[in-house]
Amino acid sequence: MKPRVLLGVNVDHVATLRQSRGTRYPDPVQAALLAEEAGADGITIHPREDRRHIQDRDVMLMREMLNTKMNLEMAVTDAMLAFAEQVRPQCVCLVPEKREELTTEGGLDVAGQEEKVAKACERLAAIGAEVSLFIDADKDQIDAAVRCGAPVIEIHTGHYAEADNPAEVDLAFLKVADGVEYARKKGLIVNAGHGLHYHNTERVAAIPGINELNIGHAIIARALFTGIKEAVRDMRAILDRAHQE
Ligand SMILES: CC(=O)[C@@H](O)[C@H](O)COP(=O)(O)O
Ligand SMILES: NCC(=O)COP(=O)(O)O
Repeated sequence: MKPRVLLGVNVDHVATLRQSRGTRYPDPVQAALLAEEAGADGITIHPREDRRHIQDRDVMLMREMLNTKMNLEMAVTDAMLAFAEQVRPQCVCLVPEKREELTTEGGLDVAGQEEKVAKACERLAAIGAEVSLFIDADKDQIDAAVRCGAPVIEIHTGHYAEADNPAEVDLAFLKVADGVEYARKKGLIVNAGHGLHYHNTERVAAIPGINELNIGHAIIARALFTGIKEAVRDMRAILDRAHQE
């Protein structure tokens, strides 16, 4: 029996709407709790260095209030590592960040900065956090993640999500699927995320060996029209349907 694929709901873009006017609403903390009620297995938040959406206050409150688990996404910097040591989340996902980017554009270059990433993994493991590395489905990046001591990787599905035509989509999908298989053989727990929505997720969720999908923007967008609980339930149903395949 294939294990159930976990759903991590990223609530960053509830905070994007709040920050657009500097109001107290909508509150990503409220969204996170409702998402958990609707079946989210965890909540992902990404306090970027420029704090364009998630604020430290959101992180601290969620750390106290979440009933599932917090997956704290962060850049590999001393400041963010110190913040993680203060927050002590269950999970930390190390991601690349460029101030000028609209959203995450690619995977973390672990192979190009192994010593720095390995030290970060060590620091985070010391506070009991499960560390994942957000990487492209490249074998050299997967090998570097193993050498850095990360128990988990999250494969960047942005290239698959943004592919323009069916041939490109298939190529990008096969790269993700091959990456999952390769990483599993290396003993890694394999998650995936970025750009997944209601029409491209089932195929990824059906990849043998996928542990968890982290999905945010599409769920929050749908929630504008259906409410967040229904939006989460709809995505949960897609993962469950893939699980039965
Ligand atoms: C790493 C990733 O793909 C997302 O989890 C990340 O949070 C995207 O950044 P924004 O949420 O700022 O779009
Ligand atoms: N790590 C991916 C994530 O948390 C959500 O990405 P997206 O669904 O907002 O693109």
